Amino acid sequence: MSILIGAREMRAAEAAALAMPQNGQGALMERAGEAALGAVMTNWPELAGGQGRAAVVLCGAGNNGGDGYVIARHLAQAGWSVTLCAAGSGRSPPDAARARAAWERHGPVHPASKAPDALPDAALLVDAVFGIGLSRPVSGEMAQLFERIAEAGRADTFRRVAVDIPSGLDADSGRCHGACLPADLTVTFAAAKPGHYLASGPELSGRLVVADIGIDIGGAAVAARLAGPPAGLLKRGAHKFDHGHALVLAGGSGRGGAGRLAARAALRIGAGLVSLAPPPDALAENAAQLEAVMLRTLPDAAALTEWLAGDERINALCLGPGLGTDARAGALLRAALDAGRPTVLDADALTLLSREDAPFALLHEACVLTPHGGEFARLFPDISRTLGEVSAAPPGHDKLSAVREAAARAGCHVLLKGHDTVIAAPSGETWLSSAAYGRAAPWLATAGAGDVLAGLITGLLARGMQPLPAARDASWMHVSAALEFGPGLIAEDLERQVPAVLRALC
Ligand SMILES: NC(=O)C1=CN([C@@H]2O[C@H](COP(=O)(O)OP(=O)(O)OC[C@H]3O[C@@H](n4cnc5c(N)ncnc54)[C@H](OP(=O)(O)O)[C@@H]3O)[C@@H](O)[C@H]2O)[C@@H](O)CC1
Ligand SMILES: Nc1ncnc2c1ncn2[C@@H]1O[C@H](COP(=O)(O)OP(=O)(O)O)[C@@H](O)[C@H]1O
Ligand SMILES: [K+]
Repeated sequence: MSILIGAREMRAAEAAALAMPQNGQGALMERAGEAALGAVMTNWPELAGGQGRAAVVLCGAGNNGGDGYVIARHLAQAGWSVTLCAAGSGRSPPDAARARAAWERHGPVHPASKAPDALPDAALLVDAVFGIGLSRPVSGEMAQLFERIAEAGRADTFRRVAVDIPSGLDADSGRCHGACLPADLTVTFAAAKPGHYLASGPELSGRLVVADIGIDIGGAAVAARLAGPPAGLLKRGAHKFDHGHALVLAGGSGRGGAGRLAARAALRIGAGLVSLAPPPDALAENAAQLEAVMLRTLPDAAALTEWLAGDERINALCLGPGLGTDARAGALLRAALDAGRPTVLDADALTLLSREDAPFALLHEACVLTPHGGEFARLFPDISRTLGEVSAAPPGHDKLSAVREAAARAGCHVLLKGHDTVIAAPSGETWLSSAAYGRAAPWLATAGAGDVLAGLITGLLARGMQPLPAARDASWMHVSAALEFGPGLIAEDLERQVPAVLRALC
């Protein structure tokens, strides 16, 4: 299982590692530099044996710069022509100063302003300016330098490797602080940082390699866990009723598509039975389009209360996709929440909830809210504003903290969508379901994809999963289904990929 560790925790783990005899005298930094260079050569085998090739190594004054001096020394020893430029001033920590002194036996240290002129002849740029020690926005001459280098990089003549994290990227929020150096490859140490996955992190990091350099992170607090392939989703024996009965509440005639997408997804992911409940005027429309999904009209909230009271087997509800925001929908929302069963609230249900005077008093712990950014802003305006701000000093306001705060406030589970979907429980447990790096699926951002996700979560709730794993595993399945189909995907295609994704989990 992959974990994400924030900057503060990582610095504490590094400090503890440094105190151990095997890591002293710059040994840890030596391993960091060697690991980064090893990843470069593995990723770009054409650069191995660089006799006669040129590299530009840009080093900051801190330990990230120290890693850069180690890399420069090894490149020079391998026959590379290295232009080493020092960016930033200030007293270097002891290991970085030692690494610089070792480099100075191989070559000179140039001012940072020389870097752009050396780039046209270079095959490799090593960004070792700032790592997890970024403490304020990049500004002034440094920002101008970053912009010139980023511009040169767009010409794509040299490979760009970032040591630990692209300089200027906040390791906690994934936001660019002032100015950033984009990379094609980022080599980080011990564990990925939230900033590699959140917001602009994936785009700026290029490819991501996590190198083990002997830092023990066993005791470090985890910022979030990365969702991976679910275990135990395949059905084993049993009757259909043992896999639960999901109920999707649908809206009126002409807007039934979203509810049908959710209902079919719930069935595909393995709910034993799925019922769709539109108002009477939408019966014919839905009957014409559904087969395995059962249909039952629901004129009003009283009918829902009566149905649920008489049928304990309905064990998961989904409200929102195509539900509408009229009086019937508002009353259904309250009646559904009163029933206290596992419930997914999406789309229109979130809009209805945000119109309530005390929305969170209506919710219970088995609810899962699945907002996109706009819906999140309506429900949690103050938290959402902090997400949009770039704070004066890192740590920036990050999506993990924002969703955790929202879940605590709402007293239920919250899933905030995006390529960096974050899921948090009221207990504070937080997962990140990523659609980046090897799982990038930008074509998933298509109308109706969110309705399918709501249905997948509902289906897993019906199968008896707890809300947090249900939301996490559904998100992973959702991205996997999109990857299975590829570009050109429309929402209707998603549930049809679920069987292939399930088969691959065998
Ligand atoms: N500890 C270890 O043993 C190991 C650490 N390792 C490596 O160390 C990295 C962390 O090192 P770190 O803590 O020294 O911080 P780092 O990222 O170099 O930045 C600090 C420097 O940047 C400066 N600065 C910051 N923001 C700035 C701004 N906006 N604009 C201008 N300047 C700014 C800041 O200046 P100051 O704030 O002090 O004025 C200071 O000089 C980590 O990412 C990993 O690569 C590995 O070798 C494994 C072993
Ligand atoms: N860049 C992206 N890469 C992958 N998935 C994305 C990206 N942007 C959005 N998504 C996903 O697309 C879905 C869109 O859902 P939503 O915004 O609710 O749309 P709709 O209401 O039309 O269904 C969400 O599951 C979200 O996580
Ligand atoms: K860096």
